[in-house]
Amino acid sequence: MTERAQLQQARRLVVKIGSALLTNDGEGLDVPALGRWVDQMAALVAAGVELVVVSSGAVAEGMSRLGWTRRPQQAHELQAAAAVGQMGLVQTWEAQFKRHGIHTAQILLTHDDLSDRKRYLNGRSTLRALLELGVVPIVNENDTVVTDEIRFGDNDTLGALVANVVEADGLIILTDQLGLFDKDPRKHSDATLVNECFASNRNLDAMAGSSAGALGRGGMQTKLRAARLAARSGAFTVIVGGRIDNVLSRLREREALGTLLLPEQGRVAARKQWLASHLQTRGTLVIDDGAARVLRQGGRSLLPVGVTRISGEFRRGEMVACLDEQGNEVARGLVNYDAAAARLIAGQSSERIMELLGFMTGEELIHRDNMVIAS
Ligand SMILES: Nc1ncnc2c1ncn2[C@@H]1O[C@H](COP(=O)(O)OP(=O)(O)O)[C@@H](O)[C@H]1O
Ligand SMILES: N[C@@H](CCC(=O)OP(=O)(O)O)C(=O)O
Repeated sequence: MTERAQLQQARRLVVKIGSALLTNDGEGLDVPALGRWVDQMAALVAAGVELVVVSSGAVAEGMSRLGWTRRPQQAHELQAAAAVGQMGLVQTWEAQFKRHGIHTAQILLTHDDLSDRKRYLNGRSTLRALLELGVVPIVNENDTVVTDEIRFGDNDTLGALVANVVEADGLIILTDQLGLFDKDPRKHSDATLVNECFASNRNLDAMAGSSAGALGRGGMQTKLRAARLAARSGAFTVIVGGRIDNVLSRLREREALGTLLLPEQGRVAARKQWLASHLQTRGTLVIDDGAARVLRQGGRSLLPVGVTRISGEFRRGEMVACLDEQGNEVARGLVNYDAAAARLIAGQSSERIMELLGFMTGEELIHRDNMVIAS
């Protein structure tokens, strides 16, 4: 199997599209191009792929709508432009996906939303719910409220973080160059395209320039950083020219377009390693023999009904250990309820969670995706 087959097998993808591409180098939204990407995305959705779009272009589209020819320096002007442009962005995405009978949803995120554990989990639940409903979330940074300290700074990083959050198989970054070259192709006519590489390869650092186009912010350096971030959760990244005819469909058909940056380890292994490396637990759940048996078999979530005792004061999203009646560790994972709520639902059927708590953030205490079984 060539590595390109990963694109054909991917079930969940994040597609990030940069400002220059989306706005025809600042001429205003390139609706026909956007329509063509949507046609290809709709085909992917029809083939069972779950898609998240990370769309830049709010500032560029806002500038165009306001008749500004130069990118403003002042934060409040940039933020005003983003607020105007975001309207155009989501309207256009919505209208294009509507042609295919696909719903879209607007998600605006700040760094705080993903670094705070509770908000991260809530954001993740919302994104997952949307994907399960067959909706295509359209994500951008919440430019109007971010301050310099909390900005992702560029949507490449945002794309990678979203890929981590939804546990995507891959991140596709559509940009104005054919891919990552061994040097900036805008400055060197002899630059050659990198076809495939491990994202962690240090030789790439010297190739990727930090300078972006007039409209974008990141350049190739942030795209490379994004690929490394995505690789942490086992996702591959493709950096590829968004103007290439049928680019998404052809990538799906394993055509060797753009630059494929690979993680060193697969998605499940990466996640398990991440969980296993979090040694500190905030509490323990003692589970009955039946629950211990199914968890040890693997691939199952922990439901409240299997929990007999709870100790420690933990918050939703923190790591807890699951012990059997003899005190042996069976698994550890990120818990869906804080300690007080967990005590109220322990030993109860999941159907009673709503009645007992007045809210529900999942029918399981620990979802199988957030759990590692003790070896
Ligand atoms: N090694 C490289 N290969 C390709 N492009 C590079 C490289 N180094 C720097 N660049 C620059 O990065 C730009 C793309 O980044 P950016 O303008 O941020 O795009 P986007 O809006 O798609 O995020 C290219 O137009 C190119 O000039
Ligand atoms: N949130 C900003 C994104 C800025 C940005 O990262 O742009 P790009 O480098 O073109 O992806 C906007 O919508 O204008």
